[in-house]
Amino acid sequence: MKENILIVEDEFIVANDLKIKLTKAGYSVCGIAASVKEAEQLIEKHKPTWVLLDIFLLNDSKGTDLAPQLAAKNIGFIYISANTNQSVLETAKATQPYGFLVKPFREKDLMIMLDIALQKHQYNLQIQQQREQIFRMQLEGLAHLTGPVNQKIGRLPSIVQSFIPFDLLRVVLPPRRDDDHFGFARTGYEEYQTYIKNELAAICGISGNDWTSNKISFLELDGGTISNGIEYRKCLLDDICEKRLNTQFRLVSRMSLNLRLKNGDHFALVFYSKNEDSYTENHLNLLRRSSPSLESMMQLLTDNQHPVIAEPRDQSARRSQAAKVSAEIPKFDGIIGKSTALLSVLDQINLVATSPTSVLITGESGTGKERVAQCIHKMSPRGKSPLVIVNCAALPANLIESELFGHEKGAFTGAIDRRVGKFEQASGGTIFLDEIGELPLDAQVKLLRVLQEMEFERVGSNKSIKVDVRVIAATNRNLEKEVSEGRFRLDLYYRLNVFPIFIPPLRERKEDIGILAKNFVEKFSLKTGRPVTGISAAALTQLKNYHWPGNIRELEHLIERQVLIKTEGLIENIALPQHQTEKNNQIDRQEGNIPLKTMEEMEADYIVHVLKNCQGRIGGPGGAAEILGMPPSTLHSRIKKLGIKREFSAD
Ligand SMILES: Nc1ncnc2c1ncn2[C@@H]1O[C@H](COP(=O)(O)OP(=O)(O)OP(=O)(O)O)[C@@H](O)[C@H]1O
Repeated sequence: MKENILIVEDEFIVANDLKIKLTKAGYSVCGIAASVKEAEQLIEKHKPTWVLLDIFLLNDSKGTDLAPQLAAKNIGFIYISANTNQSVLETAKATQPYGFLVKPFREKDLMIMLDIALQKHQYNLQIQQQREQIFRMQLEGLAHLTGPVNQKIGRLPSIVQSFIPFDLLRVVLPPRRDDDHFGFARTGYEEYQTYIKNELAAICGISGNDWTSNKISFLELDGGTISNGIEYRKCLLDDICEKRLNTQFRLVSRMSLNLRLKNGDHFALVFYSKNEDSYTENHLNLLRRSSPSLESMMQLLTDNQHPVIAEPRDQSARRSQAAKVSAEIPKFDGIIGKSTALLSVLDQINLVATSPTSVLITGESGTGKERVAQCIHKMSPRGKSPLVIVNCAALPANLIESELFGHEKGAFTGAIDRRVGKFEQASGGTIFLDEIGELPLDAQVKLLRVLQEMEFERVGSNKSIKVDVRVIAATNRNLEKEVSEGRFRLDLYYRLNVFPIFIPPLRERKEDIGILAKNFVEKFSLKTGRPVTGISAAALTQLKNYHWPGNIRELEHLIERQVLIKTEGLIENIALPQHQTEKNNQIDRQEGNIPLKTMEEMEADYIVHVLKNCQGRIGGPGGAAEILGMPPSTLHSRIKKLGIKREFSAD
């Protein structure tokens, strides 16, 4: 007998029909619930392994509200709903389902989706178990390391970070100990500022009594708590320590767990994050399941005769250590930055790289999607096999199939030779489908089939070719919106969106601008042989005040130009692109100030002008490519290279 499924659906006829189909296919259906409340009771009673979940249910309850409970219990679920408007899809997506079927659907589609979902769930559970085992082994290994205790405890944050993300971690030990508190604040990738004893209280200006009562509140806590969003803000109202920590570190969510040493004394782990809704029951459950390892690690560390960090430390040395943040993180080949937003992208890369899971990278043009894809590939076990990059926007409509899957000699006019397609070229490695949102609907159908079966035929052949390819896709479009407006297939979206990574625009991570700019100065002064030494503080402020529509690509090009103009010394004044606002240009024109533009800026302006006149159409008769006298694929790559925003082009 296959999985035990619960159907949560308020239309009885639909639910019953589903039950008949599932039973016929060999599944066991343990019940039908019409509301979230009924579902909760049936879950308690029958312990289903899977749930088919409608979104709008009886008594105004919603399937999306049941989803977090299912995730916490490791019960896989697929949505079945007739509603695909954007906000419903976004809420559904946030709950990380295994699939979404739009009613009415064919029996065959349901069975295929269930089959894929079951495989994926099984795989995820295995990975989760392996990861938990690694977590426990690393914790236990920590206590048994040789060397001073402060060195061992200093490795704790790096171990924990890959399993439970945090920006500040507090370890609260029984108050009578000399070393009754550690804090670790994240300052970079695998870089932490360590606080011992009451240092954290001191930098936040918290008095001794308030600090002690805050620590005791965690030690007396029963079990674990998660405080995201409003819950976290409520904690700030009646606890001055929490408020000060929040101000100092700009935190927005918290999770804590109380654990016990052998002698009955309690200790607590308190995690804080700068990201909203960072913590889930899954995190807390992982900690609970790992509590024997956490307790024995803490036991061995606290059994030590010496206070944990005994020697008075040189504050200035410690400060300079924290300030020394290398620009490039060797593990993430060429990715630069240390903003919280970028660090959480790096954590996700680290998490997904070693598995064969499909990844969907989203973000504005120039934010580094391709860079991230390359990094995932290099860090994966396929790193030495090929990474084949396909720019879906530049594929000529009539040749998409042959580009992706290849063709036989004579398959169509012009097919003078056999051609190996991109999927075959990527065999054993990774295929990066860039600009996936630009793929026409009929090509999406074919791609979906290949992604499901990893099997295809070359155009003009009926012999199936099987490949083993990892898929990474990227887009700067809002795919949920594309789905709701019928331009992107929902089933393909779910197939690709197994592990989503969003890269925030540069204007939302201004902390990275300085470090990136300095790095680009170094790179281009080396490349051109011009001894440009850096950027002045005033110029840096200029950069930080600009809104970077072309993101990192725009910053890189801008610095390259500055190095060419400046030729040596410090860049003190930066000529920022004039197309920042139409208003600026109008004023300039009125006042007779003709802004000095580079050739590239003028080219970009001209392409935008032509695109506007063609309503953004690139290909076809009267399209921008024809007017500019270049093939559409060349125009697409010029648009990309010059950082022209997508909104100017429609195809
Ligand atoms: N974190 C980073 N550190 C250093 N360089 C970066 C970083 N992110 C991006 N870059 C550089 O910025 C440029 C643009 O990056 P990339 O091509 O990966 O962006 P993209 O999001 O794929 O753009 P598009 O959507 O237009 O395809 C590249 O030269 C890349 O090397």
